[in-house]
Amino acid sequence: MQLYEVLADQISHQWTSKNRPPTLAIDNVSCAFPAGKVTAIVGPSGCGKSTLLLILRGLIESTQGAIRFRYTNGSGAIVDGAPARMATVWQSFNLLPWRTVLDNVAFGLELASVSKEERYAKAHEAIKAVELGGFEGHFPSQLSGGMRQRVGLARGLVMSPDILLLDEPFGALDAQTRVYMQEQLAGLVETAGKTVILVTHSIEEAVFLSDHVIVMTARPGRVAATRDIPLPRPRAIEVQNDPRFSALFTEIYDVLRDEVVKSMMG
Ligand SMILES: Nc1ncnc2c1ncn2[C@@H]1O[C@H](COP(=O)(O)OP(=O)(O)OP(=O)(O)O)[C@@H](O)[C@H]1O
Repeated sequence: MQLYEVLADQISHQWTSKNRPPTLAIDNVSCAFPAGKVTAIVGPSGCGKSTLLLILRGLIESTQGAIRFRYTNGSGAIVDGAPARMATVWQSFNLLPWRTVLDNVAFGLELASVSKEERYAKAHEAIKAVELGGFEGHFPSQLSGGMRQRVGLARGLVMSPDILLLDEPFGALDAQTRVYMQEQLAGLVETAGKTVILVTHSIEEAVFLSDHVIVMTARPGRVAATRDIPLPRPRAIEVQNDPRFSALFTEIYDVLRDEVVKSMMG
């Protein structure tokens, strides 16, 4: 598996729609998402985090700037090249209600015309990785919110993505389930060694899960600060008691607080 680095180079994006004035969502954003590491993006509501994620995912084109992907080839040289697979886990679980857990998880592989035998084998593996073994035949309506989110995560993992993008993946969960899911995700990303890009509103979540944090300004989103998170791995939730955790939290909060105030002023 190749490990991809992602570089955003002077990205700006202006949304235009018929009945609304144009909105400059992000402005001249340059940042790096290192290979095999978890990078979190935090910023005030409406600062363009999801817009940036859509651009990174290739679902929309930025109005300015470029995204570059780089990996280390067999002879050790760093070369440009698009990743074969990217997967996104969204906050809204987007599960298909008429499909079982197994068929929801296998859905992406089905769209990619993977044989039934192979997609079910991979789906079973992903379901096991998110600890949902035994629930393969259940329908989404029979699952709790946390379980549905784990199905969402399994749906991303089953694609064996080179890059995994997570947009507020635990935003809809209650506090306890959220902590549990964060611990599960920390374990998964540590073993998978993928390039992960996480958008979150939660500074705790960003510090707990990531190796680097990018703090964005109020809209139009620019990079206000970047911080490395040198906390040891593997991480369990107890790391939040580490004085380095509180110091990093405070440092990021200090930057974010000013931006949140600006965004509330409109
Ligand atoms: N499809 C769209 N059409 C027009 N404007 C949009 C569209 N999507 C987002 N915007 C606008 O772009 C700006 C940035 O939105 P975006 O969803 O990227 O921010 P965000 O930081 O992810 O917000 P939140 O934290 O609240 O989820 C907002 O002003 C939003 O209204």
